[in-house]
Amino acid sequence: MHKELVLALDQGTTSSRAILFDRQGKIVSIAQKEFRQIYPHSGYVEHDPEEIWTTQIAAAKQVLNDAGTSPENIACIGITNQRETTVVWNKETGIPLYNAIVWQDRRTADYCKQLDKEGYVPFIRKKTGLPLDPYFSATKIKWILDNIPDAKQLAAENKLLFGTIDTWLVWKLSMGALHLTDVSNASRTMLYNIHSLQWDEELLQLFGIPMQVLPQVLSSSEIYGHTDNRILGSAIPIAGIAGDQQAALFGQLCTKEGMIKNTYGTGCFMLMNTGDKPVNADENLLTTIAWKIGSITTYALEGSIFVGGAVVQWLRDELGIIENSADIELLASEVATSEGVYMVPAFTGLGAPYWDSFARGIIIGLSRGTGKAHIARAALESIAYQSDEIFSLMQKQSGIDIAEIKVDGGAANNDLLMQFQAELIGKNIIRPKNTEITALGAAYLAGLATGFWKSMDELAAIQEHNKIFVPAKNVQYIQQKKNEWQRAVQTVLFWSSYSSGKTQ
Ligand SMILES: Nc1ncnc2c1ncn2[C@@H]1O[C@H](COP(=O)(O)OP(=O)(O)O)[C@@H](O)[C@H]1O
Ligand SMILES: O=P(O)(O)OC[C@H](O)CO
Repeated sequence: MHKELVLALDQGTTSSRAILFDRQGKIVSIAQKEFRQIYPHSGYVEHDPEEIWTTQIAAAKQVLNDAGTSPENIACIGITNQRETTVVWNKETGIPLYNAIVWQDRRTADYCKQLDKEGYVPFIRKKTGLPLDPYFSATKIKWILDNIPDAKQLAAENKLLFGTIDTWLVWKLSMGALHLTDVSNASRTMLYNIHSLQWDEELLQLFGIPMQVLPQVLSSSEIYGHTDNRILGSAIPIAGIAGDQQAALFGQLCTKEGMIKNTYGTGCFMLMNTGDKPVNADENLLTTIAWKIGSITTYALEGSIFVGGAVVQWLRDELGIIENSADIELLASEVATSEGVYMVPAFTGLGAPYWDSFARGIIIGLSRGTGKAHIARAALESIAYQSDEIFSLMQKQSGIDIAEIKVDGGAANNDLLMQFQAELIGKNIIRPKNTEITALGAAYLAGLATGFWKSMDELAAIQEHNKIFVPAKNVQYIQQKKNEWQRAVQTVLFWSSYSSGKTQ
């Protein structure tokens, strides 16, 4: 039988999505299930791994059902996932020892600070391309080993497994037969040497993590194995895996050196393809693996912003000034500017280019006339300012004059935000017709591995864009806004220097 569809599983920070794509890369059916965000203490963010699984598989079953198709019609599955989030489980029972510790979680900030004082930052960066930060999986695994009863004992008995979310999903889909990940996810653990393409023994020793808990690392596009036929009713090849930001870079077809994309999801992640050699990022950005296809490893420069669309959720859920995320556009449009109001949404610290785990957010520049609309506008603009800072660094560090930026993710649907982004960066912003680019990237990786799609040219021929945002505003005015934003950021850093003990 001719298999007509590819199933992408997109396991994000706030929801699990499943999407069926046809040969034209068009969405045939889509399902999304939200799950609980668990905040046990300030700075802690957890997910229930079982809920991640049940929402993900429910979404997969729903898309098959909604499309009225049988699992036999699915050529392959591509998986893409929130990265760094750490699950540790018992190999024999399959039961997690603890909740998943989410990438946003800051519980290991003090430990990172201690390693920093001991001079480990350059050592870690040289091997992994990463700054030393609680964001990455290594210190989260260590926290579980140190704090959860039996974890160390089980590890010593070779009964403990670690995985990022891709690994956890593949384990569940194969009913415990497969324990693996791809290079892009491995490169986010702070345990993987991005030059030798191996788990790094010295890093494992530093963090006290035994090699046997780690998954096998494979490429991003190959047949890893099949789903157990009890899961979806048929054994379907699992053939593509990439961390969500790398999948988006691929989905945007940023497959040549110098091509760049920004994804506006919960956080914002700007990635630039740097070809088959890692570009050494300075302390502000990070070097990561984009994907490996066949024997070729492609690298990227990345700027990770922790709070992007999440600031919109905050206005919705915590302040209640909008009902739905999309309502922010209308509210913010009620005023022509933020009238001197700036918001730095450092709710979980600041990521690139500041890497300050102790930073917390502010709204500054309030006057008696400040209203909801100004705050909404300042919140939206904060997403664009943060992205602009990353863009400038990328341009500088790569030495490439970047022509344009491709955008995707939930908040990229916001025209006001995209236009403001074009003004700040001074380049065209290109939004594709299909904003489910992350899932499409995972589908492409799987479809190329199984011959569903034959070549990159075939993929380029089916890609369509929806809108181009062109910068038009006065450069001087924009520069003034950027300077004011910088002052707001410096205020946040000053405040945090007291919390981190840098200032007494
Ligand atoms: N029209 C919009 N304007 C601004 N923000 C939006 C809009 N639509 C969605 N968002 C924000 O985008 C985020 C969801 O994007 P998505 O790509 O689904 O994120 P993730 O994959 O991180 O869960 C949420 O934080 C939401 O508040
Ligand atoms: O779930 P998203 O789309 O916000 O992505 C999370 C990132 O992968 C974290 O590094």
